[in-house]
Amino acid sequence: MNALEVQDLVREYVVREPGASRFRRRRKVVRAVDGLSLRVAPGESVGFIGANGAGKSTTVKLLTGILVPSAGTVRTCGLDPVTHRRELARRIGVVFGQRSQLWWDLPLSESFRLLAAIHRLPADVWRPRLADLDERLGLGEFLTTPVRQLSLGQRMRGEVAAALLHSPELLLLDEPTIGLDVLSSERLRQFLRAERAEHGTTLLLTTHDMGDVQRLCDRVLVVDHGRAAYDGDLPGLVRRVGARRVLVVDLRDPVDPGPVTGADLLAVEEGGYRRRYAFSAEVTTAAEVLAQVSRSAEVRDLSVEEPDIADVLRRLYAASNS
Ligand SMILES: Nc1ncnc2c1ncn2[C@@H]1O[C@H](COP(=O)(O)OP(=O)(O)OP(=O)(O)O)[C@@H](O)[C@H]1O
Repeated sequence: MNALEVQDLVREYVVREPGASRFRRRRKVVRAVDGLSLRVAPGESVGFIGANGAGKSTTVKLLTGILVPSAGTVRTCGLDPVTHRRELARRIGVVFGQRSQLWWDLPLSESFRLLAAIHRLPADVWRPRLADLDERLGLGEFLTTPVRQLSLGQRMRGEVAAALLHSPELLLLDEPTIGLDVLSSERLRQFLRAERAEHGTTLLLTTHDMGDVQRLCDRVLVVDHGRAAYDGDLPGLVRRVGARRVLVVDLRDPVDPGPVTGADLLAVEEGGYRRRYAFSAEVTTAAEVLAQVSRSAEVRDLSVEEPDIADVLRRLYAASNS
């Protein structure tokens, strides 16, 4: 049985046209999801990406039964999420980066107690589970703090723990790292990777952050106007759109190593000590660019920057519209 099975899914919203008169309201139908089909096997980790308004959040809401499809079928953990919403709630966890499932005025620990009661988890199941989540997510320092007083990073750790308290087989995350600083995002990703490795949890996450996809996902699904535009791995997507990676080198001295075959010098920064070279995986490798630079300059430090999601999407959409 697939963790997710979606066939020819359609979801329309009826919206009022702006400026229409109060008496003769004109209505417009927006097709947020337009014939989407996808399958996700148990244990997979899928990055669900697309531009603003592409239909990601609507799809996640359809997968959880919050929204009813206009047409097509959805099976989440083998269940129809609309007719089996309660049963499904015991088998999936959901994190919406911008919406909370915690009780705002209560200490965080009380939310876990309430969730344990909702899921009917015996104390000898949820207490050790919470202790484990606490240890790995570092909740201890703010367990007694009312949720409304938590920082965004603390709250997100709380949200993720809440979504996983009942050890769901599938975790759906909508923008889990939105607004988090680099360290908090990295910590959350590390935790999710460990959770998946230990429990075989299936992950589906929507994100605008390439770091989430790189660190967490072995598959990428791109949605464009509610339709699948790409399904495969990240290197394949980057190759397909011809997006370029960037090798950043910090030099011992601000010298010009001269032209580098297969790469373009994008910028010289930090008074000549830092140089940025863009290259395409089709043409050369980071190691080859580095070797060429090293021939005439001493490299002190280096990093490779992946293309960002916005750039990849722009290229993919441009290619499919041409
Ligand atoms: N409740 C709603 N009523 C009317 N239209 C909606 C509603 N929710 C979403 N839409 C429209 O449906 C389309 C898809 O929106 P959705 O929020 O699913 O996209 P998204 O890919 O999640 O975007 P984002 O990255 O901005 O969160 C958009 O055109 C949006 O304006």
